[in-house]
Amino acid sequence: MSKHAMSLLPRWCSRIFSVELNGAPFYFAVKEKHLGEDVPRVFREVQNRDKCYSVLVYCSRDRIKTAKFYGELKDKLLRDLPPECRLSPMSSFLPNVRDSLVKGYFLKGNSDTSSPIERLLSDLIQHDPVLVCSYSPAEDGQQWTQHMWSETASQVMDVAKGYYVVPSEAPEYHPSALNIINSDVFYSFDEAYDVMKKCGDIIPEAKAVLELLPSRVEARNKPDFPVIVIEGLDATGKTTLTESLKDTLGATLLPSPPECLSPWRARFDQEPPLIRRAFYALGNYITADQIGREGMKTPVIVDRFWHSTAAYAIATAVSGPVCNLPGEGSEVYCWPSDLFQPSLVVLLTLDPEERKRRLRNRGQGKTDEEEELDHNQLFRLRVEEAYRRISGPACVTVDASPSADRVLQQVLLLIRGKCHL
Ligand SMILES: Nc1ncnc2c1ncn2[C@@H]1O[C@H](COP(=O)(O)OP(=O)(O)O)[C@@H](O)[C@H]1O
Ligand SMILES: Nc1ccn([C@@H]2O[C@H](COP(=O)(O)OP(=O)(O)O)[C@@H](O)[C@H]2O)c(=O)n1
Repeated sequence: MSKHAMSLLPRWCSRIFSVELNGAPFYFAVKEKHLGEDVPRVFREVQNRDKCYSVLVYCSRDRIKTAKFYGELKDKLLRDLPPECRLSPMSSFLPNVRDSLVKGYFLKGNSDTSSPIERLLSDLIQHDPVLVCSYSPAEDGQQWTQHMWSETASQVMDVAKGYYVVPSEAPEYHPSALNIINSDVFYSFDEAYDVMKKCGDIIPEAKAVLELLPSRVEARNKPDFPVIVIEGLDATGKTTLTESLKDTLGATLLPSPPECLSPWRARFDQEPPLIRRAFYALGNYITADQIGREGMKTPVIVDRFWHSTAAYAIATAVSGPVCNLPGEGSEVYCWPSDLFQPSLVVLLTLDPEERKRRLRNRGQGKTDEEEELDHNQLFRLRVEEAYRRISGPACVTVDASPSADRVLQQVLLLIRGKCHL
């Protein structure tokens, strides 16, 4: 048996497995004995001649390699599997144990596709850091069993008997929440820097990004002037408002990510979350450095900052309804202790229909994530709720549906109340 498999096995029966179908997680567990439990939902609709498989990716010490491999594995499976084979994201975790999440894919095939699928998986298990299991109906046809594949025989293991798959309760939080800290959201410059530095060997652009970073991140002297961050989903009116605030207050306007990172943004948007989020996190530190300088001369208005980085990352990491987000007050919503704290953060909110209307009128291209906001109402709700839960500083919500001038006046009132301008 592979040494990878050994490392997962000791707590095999404590693990929960989660398969994402149409954006919602379905859970099951494995047991040595069957006590008459139901067949888990993921297997209930599967026909008796169907066969299912899971491919879980081991987390090696090299997180960058694991993250890259997970993305590449999906491309490979989509390319090489028979088109009838259904592929769904899958994970396995120990409930409430941080960093216990192992990610992978769940495959559903039928008797016609099982040979090509099994050939592909046999090849994978021999060359890549994966744990493969197959699922088939037990002899009585009533239950389903899970068989772990051995690395050497590249076939279903005969030394270990199959485990029964049984339904499992949904855990308190979405399993991805267990791995958010320092994988999706970075809470210090050093953590994000470390990821970017390790990317240097495989992504040449990472070296260029490292060269743009401030040499020191310790808080400079507090800026003399107020620093106001404007947050909100795409097309809520941030650009319109930040331009007006700049003119009205004689302020300096800074975007995050900063302009110096623009040439590299599209490149990092293609990378897996670990790398992509480290890029945006570092962008905030560059902006913070600029704030430190400009804030000694004028008020500073910042178009997106840490709230955007964390809220989009958290909302993407978990799926399903808002209740799947880490609970209010969770440490995932904390502000990084080494990142500059603005005087005020304003969150612009807008009715979804009005936001769509504004998007149409503006008629620009959108990032995949912004595209997703349109199609996936749950994702939009998760981003908005994550924005609201971030603290230190928390954001003040402003309804962005009135005219641009009314919104400006409303925000000026807030600034004058809070920042003595
Ligand atoms: N208060 C407002 N009322 C009506 N339309 C607005 C308002 N604020 C902005 N817009 C329009 O909505 C679109 C999106 O605004 P923009 O400032 O570009 O948003 P963001 O920077 O948040 O993506 C633009 O076409 C802009 O002219
Ligand atoms: N400070 C920031 C700013 C943007 N972002 C990311 O950038 C995306 C939005 O940027 P954008 O340029 O499309 O936003 P708009 O200028 O269109 O409002 C979000 O999906 C975030 O993932 C971030 O992570 N941190």
